[in-house]
Amino acid sequence: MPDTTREGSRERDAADPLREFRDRFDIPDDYYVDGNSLGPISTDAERALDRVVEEWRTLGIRGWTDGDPPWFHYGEFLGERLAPLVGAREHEVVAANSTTVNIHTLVGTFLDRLDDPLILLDELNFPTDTYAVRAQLRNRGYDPDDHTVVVESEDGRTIDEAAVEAALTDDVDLVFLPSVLYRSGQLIDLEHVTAAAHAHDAFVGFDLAHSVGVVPHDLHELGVDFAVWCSYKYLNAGPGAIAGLYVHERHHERTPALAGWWGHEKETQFELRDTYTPAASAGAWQIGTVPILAAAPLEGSLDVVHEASIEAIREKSLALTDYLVTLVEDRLDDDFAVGTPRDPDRRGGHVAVEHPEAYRITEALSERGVVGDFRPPNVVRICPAPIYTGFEDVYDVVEALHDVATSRAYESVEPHDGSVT
Ligand SMILES: Cc1ncc(COP(=O)(O)O)c(C=O)c1O
Ligand SMILES: Nc1ccccc1C(=O)C[C@H](N)C(=O)O
Repeated sequence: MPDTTREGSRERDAADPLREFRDRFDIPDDYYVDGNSLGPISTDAERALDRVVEEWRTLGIRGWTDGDPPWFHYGEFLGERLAPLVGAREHEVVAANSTTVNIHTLVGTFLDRLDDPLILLDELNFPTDTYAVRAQLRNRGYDPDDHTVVVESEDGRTIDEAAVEAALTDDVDLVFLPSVLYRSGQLIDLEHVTAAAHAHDAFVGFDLAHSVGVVPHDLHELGVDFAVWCSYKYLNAGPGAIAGLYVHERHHERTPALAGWWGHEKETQFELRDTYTPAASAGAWQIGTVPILAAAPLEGSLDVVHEASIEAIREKSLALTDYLVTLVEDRLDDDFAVGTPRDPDRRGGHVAVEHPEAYRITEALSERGVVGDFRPPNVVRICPAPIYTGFEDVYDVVEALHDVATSRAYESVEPHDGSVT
């Protein structure tokens, strides 16, 4: 029987090798369990941002060549530092654009060489993924309804890899799925899906927004064709921070669908030729000028992640989410349910606590200094991000859930009006 006492949580905090990393963050609330939507600022991120502001002040235009590192290569520089987190070679990763734009350019790139394409998606993905894929099909004159297969969920929470495999006929050309479902927190088996897709001669890409920085990946080894992610969640790089992408090296000869001069071969980019020669690396999928101010915080926040190590982060993440699930089941009544798989191999970094009054409970928690978020129809998402969250925090969050539910404090909250949560 696991120890579910407060004393037990304190003992686990005392033994936690990552406990000191919290001091490097400014946490805006007493309990900030929303780092899977927007991670908090660290002194490291702020220092890198301050440095480029100072370079801008003192170097002006010369920052492109004389910044340290030079801004001209900043997307590639960050790509090299991101690569170990996703298990890629350095030239397979670049920091560029936003996640949605990266989906457009990468899905578009693979579509460009397909006739009568069929793309496999899932019904639980974050909507921007579906919007972008359908738009790319429309742009090529295809009716998206006829050119997508959408794998359904049996329980409304998870996607069964066997159902993905069953939907994978030889007609499917491209599989595009999330690594971790944004609502339930299910971690999809990337190895299984990649092998199944390749067995049917389909390409496979993943949206790693909810796993990068909390779950280690092995993209190159698995042979995944491409991936995208954002860096404002577990990578704590700030609101609207530059995103990341991976393209397996065997595809580096492809021409990016959304071409721009920043993806040009670097050596000749400033010759400003009329013909477009894409870089022979993932750098080719950059489009326009790297947004230095939205990129610098990632440099600092990656220092924190590398220092902590992704393996230690994953280990603590699983311990925290396991503890959270145990407490929810132990302390809360039957109106609550856990929508996240118990199997650690199928769990990302957050937990979906389901309740019919999830929205009002999330708001009432926030009034008590516990900031998670609500995802319709019935999920309170709780993300104990391992670099700055401890076991006693998790204990307190579940106590707050218990108080809000038993006191019915949530009943004084107005119903959901559809605004940002
Ligand atoms: C899986 C997933 N993809 C993409 C996004 C967002 O993409 P963007 O940063 O382009 O808004 C999110 C969250 O907003 C997400 O959870
Ligand atoms: N980018 C945002 C801007 C505003 C509010 C939320 C977001 C999110 O990232 C939501 C997140 N992707 C989610 O999994 O719900």
